[in-house]
Amino acid sequence: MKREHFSGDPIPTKVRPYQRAAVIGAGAWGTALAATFARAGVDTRLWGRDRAVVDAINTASVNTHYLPDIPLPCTLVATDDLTEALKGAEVALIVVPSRSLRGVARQVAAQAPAGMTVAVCAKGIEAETGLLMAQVAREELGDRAIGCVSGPTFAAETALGHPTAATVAFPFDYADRLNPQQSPAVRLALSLTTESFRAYVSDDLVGVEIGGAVKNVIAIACGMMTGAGFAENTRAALITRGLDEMKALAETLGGRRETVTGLSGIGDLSLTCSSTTSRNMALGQQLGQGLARKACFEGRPVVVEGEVNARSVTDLARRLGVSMPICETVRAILHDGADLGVAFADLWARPLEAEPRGMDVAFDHPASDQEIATLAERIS
Ligand SMILES: NC(=O)C1=CN([C@@H]2O[C@H](COP(=O)(O)OP(=O)(O)OC[C@H]3O[C@@H](n4cnc5c(N)ncnc54)[C@H](OP(=O)(O)O)[C@@H]3O)[C@@H](O)[C@H]2O)C=CC1
Ligand SMILES: O=C(CO)COP(=O)(O)O
Repeated sequence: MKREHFSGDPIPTKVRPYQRAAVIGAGAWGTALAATFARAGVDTRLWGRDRAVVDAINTASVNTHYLPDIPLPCTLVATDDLTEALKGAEVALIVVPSRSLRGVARQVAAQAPAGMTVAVCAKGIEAETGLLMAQVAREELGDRAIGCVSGPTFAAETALGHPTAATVAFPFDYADRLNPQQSPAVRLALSLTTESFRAYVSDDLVGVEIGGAVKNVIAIACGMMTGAGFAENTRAALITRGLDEMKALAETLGGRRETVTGLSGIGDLSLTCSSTTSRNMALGQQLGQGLARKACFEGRPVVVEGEVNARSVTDLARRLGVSMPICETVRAILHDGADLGVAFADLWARPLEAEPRGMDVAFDHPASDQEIATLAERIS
């Protein structure tokens, strides 16, 4: 398929896009990314373990389970054979939930062509190790270019061709700095570029990945307070203070502050905290309305990354001495049996602090226990 060029794109024309890609994971986001590659003219194999999904993509160009009614490019080929998916691939995107990433990366490692670039697209932190997704992939896939794709991207909208932007992040080594046109980040960004999908390049892999992991936890908090009947003031406060938590964790791990203000940080945080299209926001909202966890999503199994990651994010933050009170509140409610109303009332009644962090002031909140209990009642 002919590759089109897009005016105004500052990526130098000398860049050689990838010719052959594998997308590992045929859920909503894997399918949307595979469709994006295919639309950009990249020869793409989408691997899924569910034979019915694979057959539907190959025969009817639709992922009946994860993106029903959204037409996919007819050039997109799906397979349930991992060897076939990876054969000749210059780049692979791994797009499975964070808790499955290590196992899938291990399977990929056994068959990956030498020199194949890998980008992880799961958003989270591994529970057992506290590692970011690209760090997990590195442990399994060894010495090759490993990065991520992240940003404010609801899969269905991307698959429908709505204008979407995301960040492609890889660490830039010496060779990449000398010749950025040949860097994996730039090549992958160009390979994903279509008239509606716009990719930005970053060398701050840690900063980008922390954004994706933390925003899901904050979205659960926003959903909880929305479900409990509160509105825009509360949501804006949670988004803004959530961004502060994201920034503190990213900077402590060596990420950059500016990255947090980009697509993978505030971009994804604001998207996910604004709509119940987000599974994280939707879970929070149902819990805030008083539903039991097992009744949420009408009992269907749904990937809600912020749920497991409330624990892994706060475990990591505690280890590093980073204060993340909103994430701690979500963790307490989801994992430690805290009452939702009491936990949020306690969050609001913490000692007052300075903004931004760093000024050495903290002073007691003047509310009485009775006043805090009254707020807790209102939230519940
Ligand atoms: N959906 C979105 O809008 C976006 C999602 N993401 C991130 O992408 C990741 C995946 O999410 P998403 O695609 O939405 O999830 P979905 O629930 O839509 O799909 C998950 C996919 O992963 C597969 N899978 C799960 N575990 C394994 C395993 N052990 N081995 C092989 N395949 C497995 C599932 O297969 P099966 O169907 O057989 O269970 C399914 O195809 C998450 O980290 C999410 O945060 C990022 C940006 C946007
Ligand atoms: O990461 C996403 C959008 O960028 C998808 O969000 P949810 O997982 O909450 O649906």
